[in-house]
Amino acid sequence: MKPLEIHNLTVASGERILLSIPAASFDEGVMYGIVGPSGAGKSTFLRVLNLLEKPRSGSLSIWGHKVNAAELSHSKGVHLQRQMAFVAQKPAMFQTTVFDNVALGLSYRGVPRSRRAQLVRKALDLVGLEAAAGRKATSLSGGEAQRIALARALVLEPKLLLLDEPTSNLDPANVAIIEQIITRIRKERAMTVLMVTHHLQQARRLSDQCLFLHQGQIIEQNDTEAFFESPRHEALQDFISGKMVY
Ligand SMILES: Nc1ncnc2c1ncn2[C@@H]1O[C@H](COP(=O)(O)OP(=O)(O)OP(=O)(O)O)[C@@H](O)[C@H]1O
Repeated sequence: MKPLEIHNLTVASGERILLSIPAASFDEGVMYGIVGPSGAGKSTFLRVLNLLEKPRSGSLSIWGHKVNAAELSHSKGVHLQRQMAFVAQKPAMFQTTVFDNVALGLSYRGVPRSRRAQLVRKALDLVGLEAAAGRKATSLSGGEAQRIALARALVLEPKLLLLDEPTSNLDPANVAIIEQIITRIRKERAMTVLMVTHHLQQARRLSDQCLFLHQGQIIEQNDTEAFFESPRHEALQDFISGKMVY
């Protein structure tokens, strides 16, 4: 059973088609890098998967459980959403402690207090911020906040992790820290990861496979090495070589 399959998915705004994916599937334990020019629909894609955006048509199958576009909303999709976790490009910190920020999702899921404490400490340890548990989350630096956002996602032990530009706006040291965390958790857990990134070298370093999203369509998908070394589509060749692609 695949963690995620997509069938005839379209997202539109008025007459404009923002995303059109006839078919795609994602395997267990594989990390996918999603790249493409600005406005290609990368964030829209992750937002649909995370039930934040309703598609016009199509369906998703998550571990074989098929959900049609009409059902892809928060109220009907909660059981699906609980299998995944999403880290936004600019994660918002709630005005409480770091500990409570990480614990929040567990509280919603009804995890008992003592178990919550155990899981939160483990997640904070994973991102190297156990000492920050009592700090106000809004006082964190950008890099620390991004690590806490990762901890907040990982504490839920998702089967599917969706990352939307997890290191944008971070300095190289923090980029390296986040990348190390992602690499480490992938060794420890059989999680499927979909990561949107603007950094081609980051996609190359971290991903097993890469997808090129262009004008709302996946026009190329391949093993990472082949994706970069022998791109088939001309737009991807241009994109990789740094030419402007619209
Ligand atoms: N809710 C919306 N209503 C109308 N248009 C939208 C909406 N959300 C996104 N768009 C448009 O859809 C297109 C895809 O946007 P999206 O943010 O998914 O692109 P992206 O590939 O993530 O871009 P970037 O790399 O710049 O973040 C853009 O042209 C954007 O303006």
